[in-house]
Amino acid sequence: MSSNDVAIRVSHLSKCYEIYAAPRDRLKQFIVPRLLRLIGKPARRYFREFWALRDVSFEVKKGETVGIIGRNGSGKSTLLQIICGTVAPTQGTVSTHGRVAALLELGAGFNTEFTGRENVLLTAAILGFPQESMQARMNEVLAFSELGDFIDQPVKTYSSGMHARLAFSIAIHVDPEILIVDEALSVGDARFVAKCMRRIKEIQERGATILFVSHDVGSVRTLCQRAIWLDSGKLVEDGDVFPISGRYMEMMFRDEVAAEQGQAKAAEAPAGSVAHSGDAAATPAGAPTAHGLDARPVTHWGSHRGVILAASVCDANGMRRDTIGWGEPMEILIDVRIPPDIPREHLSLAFSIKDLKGTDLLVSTTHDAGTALPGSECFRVRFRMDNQLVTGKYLLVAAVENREHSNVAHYYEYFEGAHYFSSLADQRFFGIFQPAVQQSVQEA
Ligand SMILES: Nc1ncnc2c1ncn2[C@@H]1O[C@H](COP(=O)(O)OP(=O)(O)OP(=O)(O)O)[C@@H](O)[C@H]1O
Repeated sequence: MSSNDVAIRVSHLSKCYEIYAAPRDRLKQFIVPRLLRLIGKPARRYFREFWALRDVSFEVKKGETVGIIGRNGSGKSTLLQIICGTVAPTQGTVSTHGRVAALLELGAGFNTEFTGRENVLLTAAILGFPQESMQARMNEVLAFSELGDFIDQPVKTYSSGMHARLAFSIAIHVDPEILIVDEALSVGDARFVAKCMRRIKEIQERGATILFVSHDVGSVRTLCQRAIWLDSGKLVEDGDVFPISGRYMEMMFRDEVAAEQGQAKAAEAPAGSVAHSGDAAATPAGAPTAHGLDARPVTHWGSHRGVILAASVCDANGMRRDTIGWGEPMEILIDVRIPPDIPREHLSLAFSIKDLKGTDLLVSTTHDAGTALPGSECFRVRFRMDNQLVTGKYLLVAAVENREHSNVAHYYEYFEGAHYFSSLADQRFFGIFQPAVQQSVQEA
């Protein structure tokens, strides 16, 4: 990559925090080593080192959108803070090329005694954005932030959501060349988050470089082409967003299962209550069976891998089809074998169809539709619909879930990529999903 193409260069970055067991150790650390040095004795330490980042290196090209993923405490915020210059690295260097607007930094930089309006101008000045241009955009900033009369109140009276709305509104109105967005966005309500995501896409289309940190893998997949996965301060993987976020989800799931097993042990649950969960990582990816289960899943996990025997996209006659025409009737067939240790009460079978970026285009579950499942060990569920997918490549996700807690599913098995298939339309559609639309005209 030529250095003209690089927006962010992170080179062998490490950050060590000093952890003190008690506040007085901090004072001791300040005084005692100096005294010991004076009398020629070797210094001793009163803190423990904690490396929040270790030897992290990557480059981000101008115009690229990169998602930073990793579990809590993996070093994402520390990395962003160092890139923004609000935290100094212990080792390594960071260089950025272009005006950086960061949500985390902007929000933190507010003077809480000043009003929202004053902070808009103050922040623009800090970022080197001309005051006259900011004045000219003030109404747009105010409208986007939806703060109303609060804009003339001191920022210390704002809720965290209002704080984030103002910060975001400034960030997108200073023509950032590099936009850094972190979880601060998640404090807004769903409608505001959707509005922000739309604006981030516009900034992306204008050619800005974006670093995006989120716990929500779905939005990372929707927005980013590339993902950087951090774990315990180290860079685990850097590359194509889809497979990396898939492996990340798999790892998170394994942790969840391990935690559940730990809890189960602690509660002395009867042996076998999570019979297959230990196999989650070890079981080989699904080999082809009856009407098919692709051997190359994007992700494949769950506490009872192997309960899905087959899952595929079929035509109206139940024949597996790798290509299906737009408007044609189609069926999703899922065959399962449910072992006796899976309770039937909240059992649900589900499928989703995703595009290759991983966005769910349609999802259906037997639980949500109220479809009763049989008590037998092996059965097949058939989902029927007309194909409304525009021309393109898609993948089928099949899942067997426990929906005891109706909003959160526990997955016995989640098979993302059970069948890769194409949809073919004989006309051009401009949307990403096209139902047959009835049109009518009425003369006034
Ligand atoms: N000022 C600090 N002093 C000591 N330790 C710190 C400090 N800031 C962060 N850490 C530690 O560094 C590690 C990385 O923190 P960081 O906030 O970067 O993680 P993160 O991936 O952003 O986490 P989350 O997803 O929970 O926001 C954590 O273990 C955290 O406790």
